[in-house]
Amino acid sequence: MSIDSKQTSIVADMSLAPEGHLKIDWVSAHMPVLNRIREQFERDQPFKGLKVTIALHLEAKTAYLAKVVKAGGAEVTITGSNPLSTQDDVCAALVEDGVSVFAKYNPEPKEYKELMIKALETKPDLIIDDGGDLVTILHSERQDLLSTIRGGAEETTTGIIRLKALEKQDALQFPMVAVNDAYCKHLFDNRYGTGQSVFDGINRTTNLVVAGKTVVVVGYGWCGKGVAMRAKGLGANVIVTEIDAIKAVEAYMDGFAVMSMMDAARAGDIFVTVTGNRDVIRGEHYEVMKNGAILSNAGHFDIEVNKPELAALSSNIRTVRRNIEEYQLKDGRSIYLLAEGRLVNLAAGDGHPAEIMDMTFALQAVALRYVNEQYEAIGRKVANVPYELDEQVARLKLEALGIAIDKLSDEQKAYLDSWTSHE
Ligand SMILES: NC(=O)c1ccc[n+]([C@@H]2O[C@H](COP(=O)([O-])OP(=O)(O)OC[C@H]3O[C@@H](n4cnc5c(N)ncnc54)[C@H](O)[C@@H]3O)[C@@H](O)[C@H]2O)c1
Ligand SMILES: N[C@@H](CCSC[C@H]1O[C@@H](n2cnc3c(=O)[nH]cnc32)[C@H](O)[C@@H]1O)C(=O)O
Repeated sequence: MSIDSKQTSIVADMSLAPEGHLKIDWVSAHMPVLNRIREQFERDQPFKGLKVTIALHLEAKTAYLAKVVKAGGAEVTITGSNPLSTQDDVCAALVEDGVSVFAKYNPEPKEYKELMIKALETKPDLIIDDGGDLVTILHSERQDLLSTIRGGAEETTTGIIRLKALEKQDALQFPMVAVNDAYCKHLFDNRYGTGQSVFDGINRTTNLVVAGKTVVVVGYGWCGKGVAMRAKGLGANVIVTEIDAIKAVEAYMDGFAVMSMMDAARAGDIFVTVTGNRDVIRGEHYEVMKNGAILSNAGHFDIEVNKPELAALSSNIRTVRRNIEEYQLKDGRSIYLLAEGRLVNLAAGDGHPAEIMDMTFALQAVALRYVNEQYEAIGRKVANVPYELDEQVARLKLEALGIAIDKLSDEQKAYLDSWTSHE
């Protein structure tokens, strides 16, 4: 581990910086919307004199977001949001770019938390969180760090569920903007981003064929829809499992087989959990799985696939390839778990494509500006990204793609606003 000269960063190895710079340059060339926001920030300096702490999967797209927030005048500190998704070369490059970094790949659980706390000890005015990790620390063991915080923005579905639980108890201490709930986030990031990056992670890790296999998608929310769609495109037979009757009907109408997890467990070759829940694949399911079944998670924590119950059925566990653990069951079968049951697209891949994170992180950037300007008016609440900002991101995306769309005429507007015109 190396500490930079001003002791404002903790990263694994500063000599990796050149590779990190190349990675950041590559993604920033494919993030036109965020580049436009960067120009606005350079001009307006919305964060001048403010400190911002970010906890996100610390790879190249995230690094570019940190640089954009810095370009807006902020002093930026960053930490990871998953022990296996931090890329050490990107961390080193960010330090050279003047961002304080407290992160390294695969730290011990205790150190992972300590790094996160160090990032908060800079006493930020604003935060960007992923899954509510920073918010949880600030509302539990480190309430002493709450006083400087004006507000923040949350990246993902599970984080917003947690924030709403805090808000309901009247315990949330500052406004948080629910970036995941913006259309330009979940419609594209959760669906097309997860759909593509999950198979990027699975395919590069296993080097096995998907066509002809049976892929079981556990949960048919925004992520599940994307994963099922891409599994079908790769030639798999797709089974969906759900606990929500409406989503189950939707999966059926979308052309997928829908069944209980117990039945799916018998049929599946590759399993992907995307529920944000716990124990969705567990002991009773392992009992009936095929020899050689492959398990992966792209939801939230590494508890969607119950690892202790899998270990209890096993006589031996060994790493057979980077990011693949073979659980050798006492009855002679083997079940393979990818990336220790952590997010397969980030722990065993590079995460979502740059063009997808372009929209997500453009929203993060404008949401941070919004909460800084409106934190007093919003109060201690979970706030939506205002529709105009969501639409602005979509318009910038269309502009970058060179796509024009139509405008309503005055007659059309009047017609749509009226309840009497029937012609
Ligand atoms: N890997 C990534 O890059 C990535 C991207 C976006 C979101 N996420 C995370 O993925 C998870 C899902 O996100 P989403 O936006 O799709 O959420 P969502 O709420 O739209 O969907 C979750 C679905 O899981 C279903 N579900 C819950 N428990 C289940 C169970 N036991 N069996 C079967 N289905 C069950 C729910 O009914 C729901 O339809 C969240 O934890 C989110 O934070 C991950
Ligand atoms: N703390 C959790 C976080 C779940 S993250 C889920 C979020 O990751 C985000 N994400 C997906 N790919 C990338 C990426 O490449 N860079 C940064 N964030 C990403 C995505 O927007 C999604 O909402 C954990 O233990 O892993």
